[in-house]
Amino acid sequence: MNVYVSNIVMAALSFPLIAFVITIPYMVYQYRKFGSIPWLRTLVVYSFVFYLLCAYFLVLLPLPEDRTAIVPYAQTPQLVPFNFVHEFLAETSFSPSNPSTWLATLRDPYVYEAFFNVLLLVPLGMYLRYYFRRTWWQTLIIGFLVTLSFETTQLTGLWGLYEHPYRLFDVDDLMMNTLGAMVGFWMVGPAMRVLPDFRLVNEEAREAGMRASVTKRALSFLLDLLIAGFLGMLVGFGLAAAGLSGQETISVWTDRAVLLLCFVVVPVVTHGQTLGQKLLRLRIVRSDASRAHWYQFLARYGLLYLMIWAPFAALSGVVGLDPSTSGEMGAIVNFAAHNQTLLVWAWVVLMAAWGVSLLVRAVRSWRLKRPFVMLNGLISNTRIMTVAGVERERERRCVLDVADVAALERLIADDGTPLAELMERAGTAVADTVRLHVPDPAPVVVLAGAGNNGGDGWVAARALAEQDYPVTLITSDLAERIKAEPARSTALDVFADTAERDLPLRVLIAPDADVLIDAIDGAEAVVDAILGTGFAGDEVRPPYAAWIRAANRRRFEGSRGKGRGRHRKRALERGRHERGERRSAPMRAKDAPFTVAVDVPSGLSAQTGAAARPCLAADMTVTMLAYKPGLVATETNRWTGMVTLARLVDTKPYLAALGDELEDD
Ligand SMILES: NC(=O)C1=CN([C@@H]2O[C@H](COP(=O)(O)OP(=O)(O)OC[C@H]3O[C@@H](n4cnc5c(N)ncnc54)[C@H](O)[C@@H]3O)[C@@H](O)[C@H]2O)[C@@H](O)CC1
Ligand SMILES: [K+]
Repeated sequence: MNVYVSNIVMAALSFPLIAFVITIPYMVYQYRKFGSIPWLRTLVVYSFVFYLLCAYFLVLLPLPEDRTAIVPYAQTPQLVPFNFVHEFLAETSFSPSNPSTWLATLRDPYVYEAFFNVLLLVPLGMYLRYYFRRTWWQTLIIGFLVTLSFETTQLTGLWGLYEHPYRLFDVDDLMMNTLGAMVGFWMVGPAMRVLPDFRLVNEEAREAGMRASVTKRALSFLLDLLIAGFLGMLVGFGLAAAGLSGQETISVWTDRAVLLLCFVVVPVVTHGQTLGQKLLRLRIVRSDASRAHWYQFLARYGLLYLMIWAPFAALSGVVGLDPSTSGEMGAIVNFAAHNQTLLVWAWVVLMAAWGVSLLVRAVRSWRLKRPFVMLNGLISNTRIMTVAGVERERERRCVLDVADVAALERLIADDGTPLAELMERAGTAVADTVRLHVPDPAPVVVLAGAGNNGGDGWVAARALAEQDYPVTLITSDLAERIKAEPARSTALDVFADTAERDLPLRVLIAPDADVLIDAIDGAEAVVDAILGTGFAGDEVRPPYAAWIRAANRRRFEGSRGKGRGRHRKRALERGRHERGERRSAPMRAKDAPFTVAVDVPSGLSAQTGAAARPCLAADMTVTMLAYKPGLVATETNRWTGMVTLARLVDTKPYLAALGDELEDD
């Protein structure tokens, strides 16, 4: 037992070293993949590394004293399965009918070693299922391979480091370890219902990763400095080889040339990325997300260099002053030389104030979730954004009026991508968004209006049903009575498909309030495909108003559970559930379903951003083809939630054609 404990202590002692070595690669990997690093993942990953360390130490330590040591019991591999059972039965006085032998059994090495062998890989099975999302047979294979790696390391005396095996290769260990991985796999199953789902954690990390956080920028800067330092070293060797190493001025200027290369030349070549930024998917752009010029990179990093270098140069100037060599500047030099302590203190205070102001701005930007802009960024009019953030910012700045979106659709259709195909892609994009946020099949309600926005909803409903999500589609009328095209033909198509392929999609036509509320109460996701760009007015007409209220009530008040339908219905009729319409934004209920608006939240004018009564509040809006003015207007994000763009096609050529067309007008 003591050996076990001392091995774990060893692991705990060596863990900080390993953590130190893996931290920067880990951060780079996470930033590249997800854009931000949730603490939960860090906890899981580092605990996993610690666990592996413990497991390997337990298997491999203690090491024999010298390389040639022969540990007698380890020389012949034990290849008889279940040998430990035979040995145990042969050597013990265990009797099932005699309870007094039970305790002794537990203390028997054969028993507790078997038990520890199972226990050893229980965590592995847990991690494999919970974090790595492996299936049972993958866990079985990985568990077996890990234990095989333990046993072969033992058999080969740490891969030849020792001349003879110093631990026993035992088939029973293989079996018990693998069993342990499977036990862990099964054990973690029930816990996964309460543990956070990492697919959602990843999704949130991706959303948060749109921001160029201070840590991410600091890390990229650190990487750049490391790269520049490395290059500087190479240049230093070069200079030494050329016999120029002693020359102070040359090395100062070569250092500056290296910095110029890393922070100005490289960004010019890569259109705004230093190597560190390239690694972390960051980019230097102008404050409006457009491409920055070479002189802006020079200004940005030149200023930073001055801000860092100048104070130190000034300090060393003051400290190095010699009053006897004072020439023309005599008086000043004399003053500085005689008040050195005072000047150095003034310098310290100034630098401390600068440091504090940096800190205050960093904390402020973190609290307010605003980007942290440094002084050199302000002066050079440059910002560091994530590559994804630049993309989004550019999309947001390319706003099309609703009429232009219609014209764009026509252009695309004329070019051979019919509207029905666009609708298919739009609905699929919405279904994909739902699947990202509700990864396992769960009830979904699709609220579909009678226009083409509703058509997108029908497509999304089918796409989700195809992935085994039980979908309830709520529509105001029979599919054949829909007037808009291609919504009508699409809805008929989906309807026929559902019956033919027996998809889990039920269609409710103009359901009464109770049925509607029950459906929404039981949903994990709600798709709002009621009204899109075709909506106009200050009031949403029935029945859609009631649908929007029901969705908002569920969002802000949570579920009331089953069996209280009449109460809910009355409350709904009295219109008490219009909190979403008030000025102050109410809190989203904890258990509210994920609500995604198709193109624009129903009730919100895509053109003006004005919210009608009522207006649906969404967690996310997937807008089609281009941003509309209403989506980027201030104060509308309480209705839209996060807005993402589904391009549907490569719109660039069409946008250019549209621009020409508009200019001709
Ligand atoms: N046109 C196309 O080819 C495509 C359209 N798409 C979708 O189609 C949408 C635009 O479709 P539509 O032009 O058919 O319009 P919408 O579906 O947005 O809205 C039209 C419907 O809203 C109703 N409506 C209007 N004002 C109302 C009010 N005050 N109260 C209650 N109901 C009201 C109308 O009676 C009509 O049934 C877009 O938002 C987008 O989601 C996408 O599928 C991409 C392709
Ligand atoms: K909508």
